[in-house]
Amino acid sequence: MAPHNDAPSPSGSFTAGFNRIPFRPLGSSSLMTGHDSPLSSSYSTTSEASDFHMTRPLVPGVYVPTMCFFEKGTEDVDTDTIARHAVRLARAGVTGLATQGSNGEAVHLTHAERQLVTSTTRKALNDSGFSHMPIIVGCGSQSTRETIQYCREAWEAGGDYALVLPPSYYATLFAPASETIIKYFTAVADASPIPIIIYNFPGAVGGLDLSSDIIVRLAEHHNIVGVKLTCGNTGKLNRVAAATRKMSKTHDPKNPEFLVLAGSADFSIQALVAGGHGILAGLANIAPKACIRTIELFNQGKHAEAQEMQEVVAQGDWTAIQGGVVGVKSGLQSWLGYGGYARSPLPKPTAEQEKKWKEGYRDLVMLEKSL
Ligand SMILES: N[C@@H](CC=O)C(=O)O
Repeated sequence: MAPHNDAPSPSGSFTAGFNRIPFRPLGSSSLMTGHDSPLSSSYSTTSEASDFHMTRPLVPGVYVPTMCFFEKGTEDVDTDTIARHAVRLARAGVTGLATQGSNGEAVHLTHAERQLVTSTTRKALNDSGFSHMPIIVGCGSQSTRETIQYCREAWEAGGDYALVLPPSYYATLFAPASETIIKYFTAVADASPIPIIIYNFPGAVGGLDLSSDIIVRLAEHHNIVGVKLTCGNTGKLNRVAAATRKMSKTHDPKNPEFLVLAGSADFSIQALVAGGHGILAGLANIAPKACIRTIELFNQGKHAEAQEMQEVVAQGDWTAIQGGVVGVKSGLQSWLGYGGYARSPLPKPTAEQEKKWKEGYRDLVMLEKSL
C-alpha cells in the first residue's frame, strides 16, 4: 500500500491524502509511441488540454465497460455512436466508464483505433459537462512490453486508469501464483503513467485465476489501485477488501486507497456485503440506472428492496452473460435503437436470438424505464 507522502515515485506517480494520484506531465511528448495518434488535432487549446489530463479519483460506484460501435457494412469505428452512448451513461449517473473492457471489443481494435475510442469518449464527456468522470482503459496484452505501451497510449488518449488482464497465451508455462505474474504486474505498474486496476477474469484468460493472496500482494504497489473480479468469487472479494482496507492509511470509505469492484452486475449487493465498493459491469450499458439504484438501496440500508432489484438485475445479467458482446449489442439495438453488430468474425445474431435476448432483457428494461 502506498506511503502517504507527495514525493514523486520512480514510476512518475505520487500519493496524496485521499487517493493515489498519477503524476502526468502536461504537454509531454515523451510517451508518444510511433502509432498514429488521433489526438493532436482534437485538443489544441490550453483549457481543453487541462480538461483532458486532469486528476479524476477512483471512487466507489458503478463503472461501465462501454461497447465499441461500428458502422454498418464497413465495420469502421462509429465515433458518433460511441460519443452518444458515453453521454447517455454519464447522464444516467454512472461513476465512470471503461473503454476496451471485455464489452469494448479491444481484441478487435488496432492500437490507433483504441486511442480513437478512448479520446472520443473523453471528448464527449468533457463537452457534455462530465470532465470529472474517470475513464478506465483496458490495456492487458501478451507481453509486458506491449502492455506498458497500451498504458502509455491510454494515457495519451485521455485515460485515467489502466485495466490489466494477466497474459495467458503461454499460461501453461507459469502458475497463476507465480513470480512471473508478480513481475508482470510490477513491471507494468512501475512503468505505467496511469494507475493499474487488476482484471481477474479467468474466462477470458484460459482459466488463469488470480488468488486473493496474489492480489493483496500486488496491492502493495503504489501504482496498483484496484481490482475488477469477474471470477464472481465473493469469498475472494471479501478477503481482498478486508486486507486492503487494513493496509490503507486513510480509511476513508468515500475514497478507498484500493477499489474492489464486482466484475458482473449479478453480484452487486453480494459484493457490497463482502466489503466491495461497487461494480464494473457490462450490464450497465443497457440498464445503468437499475445498477446504480440497486447499490444505492443497499447503501441506504433498504436491504429487502435492494435484494428485490438485484433479482431483476441478476436475471438480466444472465442474458448478457450468455449472449456476450453480441447479445448485449442486440439488446441495445432492440430496446434503445442503436448497437449494431460486433466486428467480424463474431456472428450476427439470428432472428431467433434477437427475439430471445430482447425478451431476456424485458423486465430489466421496464425497471430501467421506471427509474
Ligand atoms: N460479465 C462481465 C464480463 C467481463 O468482465 C461484465 O459484466 O462486464
